[in-house]
Amino acid sequence: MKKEKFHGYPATKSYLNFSLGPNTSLPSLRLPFNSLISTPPAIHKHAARILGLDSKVEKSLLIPFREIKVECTIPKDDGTLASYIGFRVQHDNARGPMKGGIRYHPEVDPDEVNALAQLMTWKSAVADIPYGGAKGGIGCNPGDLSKSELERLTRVFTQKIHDLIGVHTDVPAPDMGTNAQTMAWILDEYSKFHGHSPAVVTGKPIDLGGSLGREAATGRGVVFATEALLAEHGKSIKGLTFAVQGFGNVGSWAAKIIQERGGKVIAVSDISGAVKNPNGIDIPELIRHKESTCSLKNFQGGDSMDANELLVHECDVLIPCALGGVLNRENAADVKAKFIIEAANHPTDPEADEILAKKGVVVLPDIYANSGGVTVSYFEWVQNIQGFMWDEEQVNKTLQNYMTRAFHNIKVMCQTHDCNLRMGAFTLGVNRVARATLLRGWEA
Ligand SMILES: NC(=O)C1=CN([C@@H]2O[C@H](COP(=O)(O)OP(=O)(O)OC[C@H]3O[C@@H](n4cnc5c(N)ncnc54)[C@H](OP(=O)(O)O)[C@@H]3O)[C@@H](O)[C@H]2O)C=CC1
Ligand SMILES: O=C(O)CCC(=O)C(=O)O
Repeated sequence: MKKEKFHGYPATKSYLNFSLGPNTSLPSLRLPFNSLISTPPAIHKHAARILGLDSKVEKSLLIPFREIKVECTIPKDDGTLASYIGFRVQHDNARGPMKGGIRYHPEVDPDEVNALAQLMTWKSAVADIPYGGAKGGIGCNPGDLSKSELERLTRVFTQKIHDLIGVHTDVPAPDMGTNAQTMAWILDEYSKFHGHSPAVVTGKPIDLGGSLGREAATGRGVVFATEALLAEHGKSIKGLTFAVQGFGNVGSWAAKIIQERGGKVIAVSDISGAVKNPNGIDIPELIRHKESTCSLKNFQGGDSMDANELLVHECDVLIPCALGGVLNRENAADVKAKFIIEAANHPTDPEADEILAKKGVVVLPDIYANSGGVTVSYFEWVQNIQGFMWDEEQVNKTLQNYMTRAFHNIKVMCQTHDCNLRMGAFTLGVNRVARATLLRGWEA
């Protein structure tokens, strides 16, 4: 039984029909905290306990609004058929339309998409943008598909989900293995059914209504977040050493901007391997090399290194910008960095989190550190709806304001609840979503 509220998108979890108990008043905010649980559901639960949420509200926040699984069969270039499974999990819409990327990767599975969708809910709330959370993906290796095969796959996926996404319902964006071109195909296919709708996806090409600054936004936001954290510790990017795992959209932009601000990027990796240079890698040169060879291999401006070794390389700041779970009990004890900036989603598993905390390593959590992407996606959506384009300076300046404000709000939660940055960010996000949920209420 659904109800329509707030500009036409359906109310969250209206199928859960329970009465509110005595603890379901707006959450109180003063309870001690010391634990380090960090898988998304577990940490969400812990944040809910800290906030004193009623267990039924907590349960409601955990259950996804809708899980979509579709079969996508396409003809390959050689005429044979290939079938893939596409997912879209819409986690929560209490604060606004659901928002999140679409990932093309062989390891995409329903559990992962589910966890990532939930992270998007808290991330949008931490950034204080009027969105809920969603995530999608197709289990495929985009590197094995031609451009026309990728286009067919994206169009078939869009045909299967077009009725369930929309400007005020669920707005996809790029993630690992997808980019502005992928969004252009989704926009085109969606528009065949619903008329021209640029705001149905973000991270689009500029020519189709994309925002200036969106391509760099996640990496730029990572740098703003890093600056905010380092300032707390009396440090700045200038003169510090950085190791960056992943050299795609997020990693390459983060590395480039760090270097522009005087940081020394001494190690970078991708799937093909890693490169190191204790004097600092020339990042624009490495970007040119990667663009021309699609790999970091044979780069002349440094020595090659085992990709796994990058995570335990001597450096001040480690920035994982690739897959989830890369920091785990196998390698956490060997990490040398003093700061970890989670540019990737969920790069640190719970055991690693605990080991790193014992070592005194400061971890800046994903739901804040990489929120620059979804924040500028929001600016793109606003520009599309307004029909008015911002200049890049306005985008970057407004992003910096959002990142600085969010860091301050996380610190307030850390002080209020005597907790680390991850739990500070989760209590901030969960609290905002809980407030919106409770204010909207449940109808019988
Ligand atoms: N794009 C965005 O706006 C946002 C992305 N994120 C997160 O950031 C992370 C990166 O996303 P994005 O940059 O968009 O993705 P891309 O697909 O653009 O880049 C991913 C990079 O990771 C590398 N990589 C993959 N596996 C490994 C590995 N085992 N070791 C080292 N490098 C590896 C890839 O190597 P290769 O180049 O060789 O393929 C590639 O360089 C993801 O976790 C994503 O969810 C979070 C917020 C927003
Ligand atoms: O830009 C967006 O809407 C979402 C980006 C994303 O998927 C993420 O932040 O993990």
